Amino acid sequence: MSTFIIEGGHQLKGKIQPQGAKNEALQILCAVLLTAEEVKIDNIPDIIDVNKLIALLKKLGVKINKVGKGSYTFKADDVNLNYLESAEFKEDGKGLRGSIMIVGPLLGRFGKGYIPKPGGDKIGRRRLDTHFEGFINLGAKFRYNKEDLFYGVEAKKLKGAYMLLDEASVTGTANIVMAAVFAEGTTTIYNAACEPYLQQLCKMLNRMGAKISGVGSNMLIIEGVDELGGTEHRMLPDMIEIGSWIGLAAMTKSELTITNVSWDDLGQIPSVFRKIGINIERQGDDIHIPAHINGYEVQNYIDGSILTVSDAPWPGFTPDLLSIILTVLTQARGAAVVHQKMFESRLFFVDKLIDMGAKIILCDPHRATVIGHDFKSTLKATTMTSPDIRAGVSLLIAALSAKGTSTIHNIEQIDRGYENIDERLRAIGAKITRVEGN
Ligand SMILES: CC(=O)N[C@H]1[C@@H](OP(=O)(O)OP(=O)(O)OC[C@H]2O[C@@H](n3ccc(=O)[nH]c3=O)[C@H](O)[C@@H]2O)O[C@H](CO)[C@@H](O)[C@@H]1O
Ligand SMILES: C=C(OP(=O)(O)O)C(=O)O
Repeated sequence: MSTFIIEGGHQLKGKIQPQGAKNEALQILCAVLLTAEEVKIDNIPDIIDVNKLIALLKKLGVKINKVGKGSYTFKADDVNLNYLESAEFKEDGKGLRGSIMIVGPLLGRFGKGYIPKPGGDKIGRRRLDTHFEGFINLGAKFRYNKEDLFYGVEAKKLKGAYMLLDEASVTGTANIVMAAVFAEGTTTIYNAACEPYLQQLCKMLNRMGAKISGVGSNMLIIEGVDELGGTEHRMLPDMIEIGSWIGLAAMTKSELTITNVSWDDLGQIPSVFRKIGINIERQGDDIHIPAHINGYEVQNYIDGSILTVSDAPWPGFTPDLLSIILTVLTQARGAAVVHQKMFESRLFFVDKLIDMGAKIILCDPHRATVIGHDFKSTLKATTMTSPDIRAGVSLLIAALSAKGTSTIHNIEQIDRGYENIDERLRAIGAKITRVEGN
């Protein structure tokens, strides 16, 4: 378990370039299994989850070449399906959430897909019903071994079908789309997730020869094809990282420029940060955050009632930024409610913020009321453990704004999703040191 030592209370300054998107990378990497031809992917983030998935693809027999920083070629022309039956796969598959998305491509192309209960953040129930109901709708036979939590689907030939998803699951939609590209006839997926990363996946599949329409909407129509070819693809910048740097700038009263953010793919993110009082300036495709020397003030609703920030499937606000919003609110002028609708264990990290002196009432597992200090009182440095990726980064931001030296243990949780974070933060003036393996 490695640790960050953070000396807080310093203003930062400079430019920061967001990494390629973690959650897009996990979808796109699984899609290389859909063709025997070469696929080149650029802007792949160098983070634990992505590297685990690349290692898993390698064990599946995919030929992988690193051709530059963040650039790889993949060729799945000799896939080793025996690996799926091995004890090794049962361990490897558990290591991350994104591994679930190998099932759709394998089922579509080879007629069978297996996966142990995937890992990822421990942030509440993370069911997989939407994925498997989708495959069953396409004609697959489903089995689940309760003893070793192992899922499997098989089908000689998938058949296109109409389906209304029980929820707009992000990885579920990606998985079903990747299976349906090879189904006979037409598949209609209604209540599909439609966030930019899924749009990127569908656009990539269409470049490979798939026939997917409705991209960007919640109704995807897929005409099955017999095979797909190679392509090149570049990952979007990571919108959750972008939101994290916005929060960091505000809480440390720093002037930061976040470069090449792909503004048009940020959805509600700029407007939600503006609602909590943060000044976000658009400069071309960059975000400029001026130093908030006089703090930031939460906007009430038009009728004067208190702001609630909540998550919803895209184009709603992403749940992955609520922990950061909550942390930034601890120094705002005013109060707000944070309502985490999707996950029931994601707000427990507020205990740590309360230890640091933040005024928060956890009303129930989904809702917290935050009363900001308006920097009249700074947070106090402390020792903490990162429970999940976004809570980890939130605590890191809190520590950078706090007075004194904080320690964050279990930073592997942060490294799952943020590339080289300590070095990049040092480049803009943060006092942060990594202590390996204690
Ligand atoms: C690897 C990856 O891409 N992970 C992301 C993906 O996870 P993932 O695809 O696992 O998340 P899902 O979209 O399936 O669902 C997330 C949670 O929201 C609930 N839910 C979902 C849809 C809905 O309409 N109503 C609803 O309540 C689900 O029950 C679940 O508890 O999407 C989540 C939701 O944006 C993000 O937090 C994760 O970072
Ligand atoms: C919840 C997240 O990741 P995962 O789905 O990989 O656990 C996240 O990226 O915030």
